[in-house]
Amino acid sequence: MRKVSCALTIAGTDPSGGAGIQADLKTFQELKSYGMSVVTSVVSQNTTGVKGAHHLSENFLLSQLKAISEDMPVHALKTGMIANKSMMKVISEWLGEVDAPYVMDPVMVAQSGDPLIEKEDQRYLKEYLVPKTSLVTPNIPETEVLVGGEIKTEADMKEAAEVIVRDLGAGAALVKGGHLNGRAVDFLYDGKRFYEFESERIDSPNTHGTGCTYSAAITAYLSQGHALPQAVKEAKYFVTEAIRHSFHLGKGSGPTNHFALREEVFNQWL
Ligand SMILES: Nc1ncnc2c1ncn2[C@@H]1O[C@H](COP(=O)(O)OP(=O)(O)O)[C@@H](O)[C@H]1O
Ligand SMILES: Cc1ncc(COP(=O)(O)O)c(N)n1
Repeated sequence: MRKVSCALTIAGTDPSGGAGIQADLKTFQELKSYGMSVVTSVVSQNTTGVKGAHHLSENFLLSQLKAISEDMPVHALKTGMIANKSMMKVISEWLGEVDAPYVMDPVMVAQSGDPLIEKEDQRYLKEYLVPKTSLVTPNIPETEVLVGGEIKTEADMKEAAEVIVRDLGAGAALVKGGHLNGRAVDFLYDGKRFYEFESERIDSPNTHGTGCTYSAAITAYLSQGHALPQAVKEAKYFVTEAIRHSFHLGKGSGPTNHFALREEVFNQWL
């Protein structure tokens, strides 16, 4: 029987297709993992911003989670937007039912600046979920919320990654430097050593969904059994090419190109 690697995302939606569940499923598919999804919130948004959000009830969230764990294999999972404390609690308790690497993208605001999580509930990400992760992938503003201090330099990023693992109990931390000036560098700390992942900064306004796409790619590679540093290395390449070949769609920050690695795309656009 053919074996397939199964990856699950637990996140909010993006009808414009660049971020959230939609970006995650496209990424899983592109990287040849079988994609599954549990919706936390149905979000009305596009490239210009968030218009509204409908948060699912705790019971219905749990019903979806159980539908997966009672029936389907999960080889790796990620979480994205989790809008409030009660949903975080449900997911935290349900995580006891799965034995798979867990990647948390601690989504707080959309690229447009609109909040995706209730501010007073941000701290519960730390309490309920961070200690259960294999990896947390904060950008700079999210790192500042998690560690409670300003991040201005690459040295600050490394120090914060250490704090997230040592003091907050994450399995590993990948602090992403997309919001700093200069090279696009991310630092991974796995409790033992640092790894650095660098790419040139691509001059593109189309970065809607980069964080979702990156963490989904890491999850896909983990579902296939790659070790964490290798999974991040390959995912960094994937997200960099997705930004390089991004689409000028919509009136705001356009989406990345989830099929940028396909040979025909290179032939067509390089
Ligand atoms: N303009 C860019 N050129 C190249 N890489 C980028 C660019 N912007 C972001 N990245 C990379 O995309 C990934 C997502 O980063 P970041 O923007 O920090 O996260 P988020 O989307 O969660 O805000 C990181 O690997 C970051 O280094
Ligand atoms: C449902 C949902 N989840 C996450 C993001 C953040 O996207 P980005 O990767 O651009 O920070 C988003 N805009 N919508």
